[in-house]
Amino acid sequence: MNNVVIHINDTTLRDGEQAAGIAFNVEEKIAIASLLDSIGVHELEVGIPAMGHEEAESITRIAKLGLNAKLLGWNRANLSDIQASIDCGLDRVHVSVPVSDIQIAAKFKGQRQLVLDKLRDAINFACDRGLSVSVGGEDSSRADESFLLEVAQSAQEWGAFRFRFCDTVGILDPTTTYKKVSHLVSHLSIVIEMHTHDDFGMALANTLAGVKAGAISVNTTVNGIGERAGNAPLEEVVMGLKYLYDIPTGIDTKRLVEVSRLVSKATNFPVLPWKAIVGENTFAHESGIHAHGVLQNPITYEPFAPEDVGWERRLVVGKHSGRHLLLSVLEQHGITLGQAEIQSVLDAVRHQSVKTKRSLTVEELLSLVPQR
Ligand SMILES: CC(=O)SCCNC(=O)CCNC(=O)[C@H](O)C(C)(C)COP(=O)(O)OP(=O)(O)OC[C@H]1O[C@@H](n2cnc3c(N)ncnc32)[C@H](O)[C@@H]1OP(=O)(O)O
Ligand SMILES: O=C(O)CCC(=O)C(=O)O
Repeated sequence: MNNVVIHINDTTLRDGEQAAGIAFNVEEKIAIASLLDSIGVHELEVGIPAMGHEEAESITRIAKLGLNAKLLGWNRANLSDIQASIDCGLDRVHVSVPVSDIQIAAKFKGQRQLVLDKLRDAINFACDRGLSVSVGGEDSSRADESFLLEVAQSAQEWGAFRFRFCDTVGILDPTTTYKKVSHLVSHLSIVIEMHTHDDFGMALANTLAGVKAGAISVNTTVNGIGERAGNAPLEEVVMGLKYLYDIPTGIDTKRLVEVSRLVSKATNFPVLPWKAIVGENTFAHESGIHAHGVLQNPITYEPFAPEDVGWERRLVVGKHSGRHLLLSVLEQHGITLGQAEIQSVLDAVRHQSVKTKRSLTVEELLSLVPQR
């Protein structure tokens, strides 16, 4: 994996927004695009121009911002969709075609040839107008492998610069992903992009397996938002590449929490405290054994430093805390206790934590300390 450069194509503004109940307004789309650009995300799938109205307006306004990130519009294999992308000022388009027989039956009269015909027409239309064309195989994971390869090779031959492998309903595991993506990589010269869903909690693992297999572009969404169970989270992919595969992305990871907060606010959905990388508990330690370890050396219970993603470490006192953490917190407030006293404070902490069903504030803890 040495010297591999992985391209992050974030689709928060397209697949992310497709999550049921999420609808960004124009200003929110602009703010999210600008922040993602400023932390160094390489490419942004900014939306679906064919939707028209506010969607087209926000894409047009994003296109005028002069961002460093490349901008991509999502299209069906329809000439009118591609024209809508051009009208928004985009010069890079993504054309999606269904590739599994399940999808082809529902959308293209069960005719594989119609998939190829519509794709060829769409690519030709876009290329004739000077656009860069990326192609997506919707439901690649359930497609007949030889037809999937035929579509991808045809896309390459007709002028596409990239083929997106989509695990549309999130049914792959990393081993199967690796096999399927390796097969494509070995037969194509254009870039393969991973697009995974989290229906079985495999989105990150399958994205990384795809990278291991030779995909060099990946789709992400901030906080993992997206259709049904969501997509591979930007923050997890970037940190996974960095720490599990030693692949830097050039993205300013110190601002990942800031990005997560902006998107959470715009979606109106909170981030769960235990959400990997950006959840507020990711660097919080309450349990006695953990806190004791962290007080000696933080790497005992942290995979990387909180500052790396814009968090701070928090040591909180609650039901599971032990003497070492309690003594350390009290010491910071100039309080020293004897062994007998500390045990009785610990008992009181446990009782109060169960009663209030949370950890204690510092004031609550201090109120439990016997006055001298
Ligand atoms: C896996 C994915 O995430 S794919 C992306 C899905 N995203 C979205 O659907 C969000 C945005 N979508 C929309 O705003 C609307 O669905 C629009 C504007 C794209 C289309 O709206 P409508 O014209 O009302 O059609 P509707 O959504 O009901 O049906 C989809 C149509 O697209 C067709 N279609 C679906 N996929 C493709 C494709 N890849 N290429 C060409 N046509 C396609 C369907 O067969 C259907 O065609 P029909 O109207 O001739 O029967
Ligand atoms: O880009 C495509 O082809 C489809 C992408 C997608 O959202 C999916 O397959 O889940």
